[in-house]
Amino acid sequence: MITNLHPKLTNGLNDYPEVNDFSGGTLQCLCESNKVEVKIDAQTLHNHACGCSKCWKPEGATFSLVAVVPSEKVQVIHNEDKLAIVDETAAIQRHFCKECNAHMFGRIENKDHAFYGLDFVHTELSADKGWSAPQFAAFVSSIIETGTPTSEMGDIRKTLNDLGLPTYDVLSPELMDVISAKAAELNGTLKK
Ligand SMILES: N[C@@H](CCC(=O)N[C@@H](CSCO)C(=O)NCC(=O)O)C(=O)O
Repeated sequence: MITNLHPKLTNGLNDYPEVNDFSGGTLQCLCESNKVEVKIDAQTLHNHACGCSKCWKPEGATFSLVAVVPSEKVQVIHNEDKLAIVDETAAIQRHFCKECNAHMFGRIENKDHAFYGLDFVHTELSADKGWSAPQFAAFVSSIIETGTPTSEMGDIRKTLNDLGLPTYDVLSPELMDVISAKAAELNGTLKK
């Protein structure tokens, strides 16, 4: 297996010493100076490896590591003027640093979206230890869209499974249920 899944997955999940009462920390962009800083006043949820083409990945990585946190707990505290939105038409408005390209947070502005109220963040941009560990791998088949040969997919899924990350080609069943429940709520068919 030569594929670089993600530098933070090289040592298994040892780079994610999740701490039970962890209450947040600060993300910093990759600039040498005048870093964009984002303060998060909560533990993250649903941390996962994401193979989609839109989520930010460090140089050379096949997967992104991305988690969610309530938007109200996310605050830009330094150099906000360096941020811009990758794609204003996307469901997730990814705010990235115009100098180093790191995505600092992704916000959902559509109130009818199942994940409205949550921001997507990459806790590898934080020096603080205790963030939630990745729990699954999502959008795995999507890595083919960014150049992974189909012949490598079996090995990649096995490596992720061996790390303890179940693999899905969309999001986890739990999150897909949330998406479908929102759709049912909007069309009036939701039963609890
Ligand atoms: N095959 C596509 C999938 C893109 C996609 O749907 N990405 C998800 C990932 S979010 C984090 O797991 C998504 O919800 N995107 C919404 C958005 O980007 O606004 C591809 O690879 O591009």
